[in-house]
Amino acid sequence: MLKPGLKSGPVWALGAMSGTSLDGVDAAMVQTDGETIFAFGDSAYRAYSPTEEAVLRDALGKWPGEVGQEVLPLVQQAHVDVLSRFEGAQIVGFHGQTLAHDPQGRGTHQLGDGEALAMHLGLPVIWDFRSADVRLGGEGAPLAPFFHFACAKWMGADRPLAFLNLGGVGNITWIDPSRDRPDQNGALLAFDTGPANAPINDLMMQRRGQPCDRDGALALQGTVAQGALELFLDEPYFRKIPPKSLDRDAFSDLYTLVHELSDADAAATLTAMSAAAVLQAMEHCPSPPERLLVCGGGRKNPVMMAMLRAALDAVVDPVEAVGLDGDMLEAQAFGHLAVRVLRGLPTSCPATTGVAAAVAGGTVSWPDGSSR
Ligand SMILES: Nc1ncnc2c1ncn2[C@@H]1O[C@H](COP(=O)(O)OP(=O)(O)OP(=O)(O)O)[C@@H](O)[C@H]1O
Ligand SMILES: CC(=O)N[C@H]1[C@@H]2OC[C@@H](O2)[C@@H](O)[C@@H]1O[C@H](C)C(=O)O
Repeated sequence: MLKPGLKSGPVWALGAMSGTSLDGVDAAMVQTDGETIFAFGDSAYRAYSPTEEAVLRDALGKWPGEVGQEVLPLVQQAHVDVLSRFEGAQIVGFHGQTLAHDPQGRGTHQLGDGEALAMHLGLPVIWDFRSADVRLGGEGAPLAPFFHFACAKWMGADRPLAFLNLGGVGNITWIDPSRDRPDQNGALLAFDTGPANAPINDLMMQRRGQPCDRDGALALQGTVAQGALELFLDEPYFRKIPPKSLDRDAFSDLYTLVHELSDADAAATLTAMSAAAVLQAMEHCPSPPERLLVCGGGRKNPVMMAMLRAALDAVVDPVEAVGLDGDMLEAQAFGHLAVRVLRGLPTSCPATTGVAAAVAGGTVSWPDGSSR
């Protein structure tokens, strides 16, 4: 039985997301009934230390049973550190750390123990958001689109628009805000665009021992290798009809294309590849979005943003232009989705993950140790 406050009406949900770029855990409060956003609240960030990041990097591609014993406690502690800073949360949406994603094969793996977290925090924790979708034939990603739909309503959008998340991987959500519900036919189309920051981060780590190309400073000094860019765009993924999703390192073979290049030219070329992948994505949208609202760390890379603006026939703005927080959108998304799971509302549908029918994924764990 749900407590009366959780059954209906707005709930303060605390969402936590640790993304594929392995930089740390974002956490943010959102007041929502799972459909309408009522308010946004506090947020916090807990960076992974270089040592922690190296441990996670080493665990990438691993499935349950293959992961070293030190990895789960690391992920749990990072979440406890950041989630303990909040007051007033009624439920928690806990994404976990994606280590591997192979929806047509072994499934999808988000490391994290929601049961332990619920007992520790004394709050209901909703987690394992992606598995049910994958079991039912979906991609299990992206899942933020149902939240993007709520954001479009929150900002009063009346024309088709798109949210673009530039994290480790990029994903886009095309939205027709005239529809009433996100799972209604024609309301959404969503899919992963291609690599975004992950290859740039990997390059920076290998060549410079730095976590990212801050402000695109290195890419700015380089020249894009057109030949490498064209070979990259030959990748069949770009012509595949969505929904479709990617593992963090799905295209890692293609980065041999930049091996011979100078550091600056390689950074410029990888940045251009991420932007070009977004241009390819436009072909799949039901109608060209007039406006692209960009969230995720890539929006802070001026070279990436300039390349997008040059390539796209759309207004390209960071989500801050409409009053949203581009660093916290995904954390807020998993707070919002947590309320949907709790209330049995769908979190994905054929147009967002390719799942056969709308599905409410996620496990609910209670502070007494029980789960459903
Ligand atoms: N000032 C900046 N200049 C260039 N790149 C930046 C800057 N700030 C952040 N980034 C990039 O953004 C990344 C973090 O993005 P974000 O937090 O959106 O990723 P994520 O949530 O881990 O990924 P995903 O959405 O794929 O799960 C950093 O690793 C870095 O590559
Ligand atoms: C399997 C997985 O964790 N996928 C992430 C990743 O990071 C970006 C992109 O690839 C997206 O598909 C997804 O995250 C966002 C939050 C989503 O599910 O909407």
